[in-house]
Amino acid sequence: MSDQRNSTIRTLRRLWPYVRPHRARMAVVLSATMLAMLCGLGIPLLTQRIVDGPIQHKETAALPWLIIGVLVLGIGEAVLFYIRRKVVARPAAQVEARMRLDLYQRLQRLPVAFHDRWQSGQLLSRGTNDLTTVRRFVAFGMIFLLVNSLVVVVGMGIIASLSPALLVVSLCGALPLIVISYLFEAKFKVIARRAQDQAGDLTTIVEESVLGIRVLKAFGRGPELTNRFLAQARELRSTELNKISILAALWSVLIVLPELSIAGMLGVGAIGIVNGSMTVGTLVAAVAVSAYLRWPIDSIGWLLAETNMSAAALERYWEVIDSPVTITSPASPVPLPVPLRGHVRFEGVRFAFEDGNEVLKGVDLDLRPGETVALVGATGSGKTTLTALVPRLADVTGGRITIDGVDVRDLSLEDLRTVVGTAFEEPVLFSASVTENVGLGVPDVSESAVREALRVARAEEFVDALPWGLATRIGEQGLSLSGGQRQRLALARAVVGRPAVLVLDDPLSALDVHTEAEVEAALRRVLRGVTALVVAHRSSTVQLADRVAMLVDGKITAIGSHRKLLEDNEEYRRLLSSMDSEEIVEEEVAS
Ligand SMILES: Nc1ncnc2c1ncn2[C@@H]1O[C@H](COP(=O)(O)OP(=O)(O)OP(=O)(O)O)[C@@H](O)[C@H]1O
Repeated sequence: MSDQRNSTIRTLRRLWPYVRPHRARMAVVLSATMLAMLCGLGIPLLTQRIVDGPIQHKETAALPWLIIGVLVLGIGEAVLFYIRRKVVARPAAQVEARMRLDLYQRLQRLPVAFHDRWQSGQLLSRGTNDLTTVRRFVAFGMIFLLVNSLVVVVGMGIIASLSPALLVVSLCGALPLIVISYLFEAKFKVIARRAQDQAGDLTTIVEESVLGIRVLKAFGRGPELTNRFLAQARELRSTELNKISILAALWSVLIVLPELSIAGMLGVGAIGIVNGSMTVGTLVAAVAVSAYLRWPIDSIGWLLAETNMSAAALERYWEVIDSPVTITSPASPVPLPVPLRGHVRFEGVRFAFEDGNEVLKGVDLDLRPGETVALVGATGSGKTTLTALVPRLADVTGGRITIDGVDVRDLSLEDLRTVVGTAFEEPVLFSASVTENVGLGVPDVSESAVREALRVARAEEFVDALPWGLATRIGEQGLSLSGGQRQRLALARAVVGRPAVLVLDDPLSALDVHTEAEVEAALRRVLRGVTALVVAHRSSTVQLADRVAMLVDGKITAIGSHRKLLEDNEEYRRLLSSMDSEEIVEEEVAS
């Protein structure tokens, strides 16, 4: 359990660099809160003076000053709490915003392998729920845990100065409370973490069902997903209820113990007054201090719960922040060769996923400058994986890929991604204008460059016909475009920086005959003059290539022109026939 507590403290301590820039404000917050609580604690002492002075001696001369004193302390407490609230808002919001920015930036830098492994809902819930929990802790939990603990100590000190006997009674209530809180903390942390993870899973289900709404509707799978959602929500609910029942048990102890100690104080105090060892004012003051300490004491359990929830939230946050960014620029990158020819070589390239699944087992392939090579292979043979290695979306686990003789890992990532343009099978558009979508990889891209890329990708005409032309907002929150239009924009995005090398994951697959023809024409122009590796899922893509390379069992087993391979290679013919209908292949062989 002490290990767990140490880990909580370690996790919370890592928050300091975020809080540090706001330390002056946080010091003001802490002092204002402490002073406010001390004002509150001062009032029972003045009450004692009033009871033992003016009331006991029926002498009212000092009464107005004492009343003014109570008023000043009361108003002081209110003003200081107001200051606390006002001052704390900004640093807490800034800590949250800074942490969210760091998380976002980390997510951008983390390799694709990380994103393959993590559910996006888990990442979303870290950036939302968890950081809100942390903000609450910075603004409230952290301050009050410190201040309330101090106030309890000061309050106990006051009771001790009033009457040591009453302190003993008070401590009889407080000590079991500390033990119970200690035991509670460990148990609560585990359950708080479980609740946060389950909330992440629930977010994933919601996100997936929103993104896949068309598929779900088309296949009538809505009810099934609703059931999955319900099951996950039930799990979360039962964890939350469990959390509440632990808290409820703690609270009942927290409420009962101070009541018992006040009852004890009244008993001991009454005996003291009767035998003359205590004044009425002392008892009134001690009971008033005890009553004042009710909230600080009651809140400690709840604040510990908040602290544990924040520690669990932070742990989840650090899990992402601490994930290693494996794909980075080298310390001293090799400058790009000038002039760049775009000669790409795969030399004994191997690639294994983290689970040990080796997909590429020594790929040798030479792409001469300016030529287009189509990559074919059975589904799941590793074509997409191979193309992802060129712009370093993942790194080879053996061998190397060179561009004009330079290992891609020796180039800076910026240079590499300027040299290599990419387009994926699924053209992802962002909720932004056409210009922003096309110019994604080129900072401060000019309108003429975007237009040129659109022209090459044969997209200019339909973009001009959009309601606001280049400024039209497309993507999820904008105008929907057809599959062919999206693909052409993705091609324009790939060529806008005039890359010397293109890697394309079949832009023709998943298109209907009409749109395929449009994109094929676009592709023909895009491929002109660049070195390109194009994954081909159908023979129409293959026919755009100068040569075709066949990937079988993690190696290139044949390379040559489409026609030659069709004539000579039985396996190639079989592969193509599985891509398209057999007649087309037979027709081609016959012609
Ligand atoms: N993150 C991963 N971890 C482990 N194996 C993976 C991972 N991603 C993909 N694979 C496996 O690697 C193999 C190659 O996948 P890849 O997508 O490169 O094939 P492909 O040839 O492009 O397939 P397709 O033609 O269907 O698009 C597949 O068997 C796939 O199941």
